Amino acid sequence: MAGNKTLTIIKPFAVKNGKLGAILHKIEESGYRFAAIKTLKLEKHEAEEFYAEHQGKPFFDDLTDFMSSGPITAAILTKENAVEDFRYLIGATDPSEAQEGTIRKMFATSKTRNAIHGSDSDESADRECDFFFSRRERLKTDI
Ligand SMILES: Nc1ncnc2c1ncn2[C@@H]1O[C@H](COP(=O)(O)OP(=O)(O)OP(=O)(O)O)[C@@H](O)[C@H]1O
Repeated sequence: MAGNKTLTIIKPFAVKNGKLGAILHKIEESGYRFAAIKTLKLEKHEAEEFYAEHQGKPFFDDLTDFMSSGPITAAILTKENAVEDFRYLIGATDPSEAQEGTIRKMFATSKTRNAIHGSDSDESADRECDFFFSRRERLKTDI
């Protein structure tokens, strides 16, 4: 059975340009609830760890430079079928391919500056929630 949580990151640029509130509002009105949320800045080596599966790809350095370039907001979201539904809500990785009404269509400016991340599986969601939130923070939210 599909899990009821996913991990999102509102990426640099979207946060810097004052789009955080609008994106969080869109997420909430789409039926997600915020179980935990924090704003922080990743070190380059932390961005490399988070995106380790892409190590060696041509865009890896640009991606991890970008993800460590400024504040991000990470959140644990809950809803039934959270991972799959959230991937649909955020839209395609490349905003020029994203459908109308998706968060990337509305807020992304390029394939790198694509505004938002969503876990791609329940296993990734578990790993990513552990990456950003301590056991104590997660226990407090009953997740
Ligand atoms: N071909 C590419 N050229 C440039 N950047 C890319 C490319 N493929 C992926 N990326 C960047 O790497 C990130 C991670 O890639 P991934 O394939 O996991 O896409 P995603 O799951 O849609 O994005 P995210 O993991 O950020 O939610 C993308 O968000 C994008 O910014």
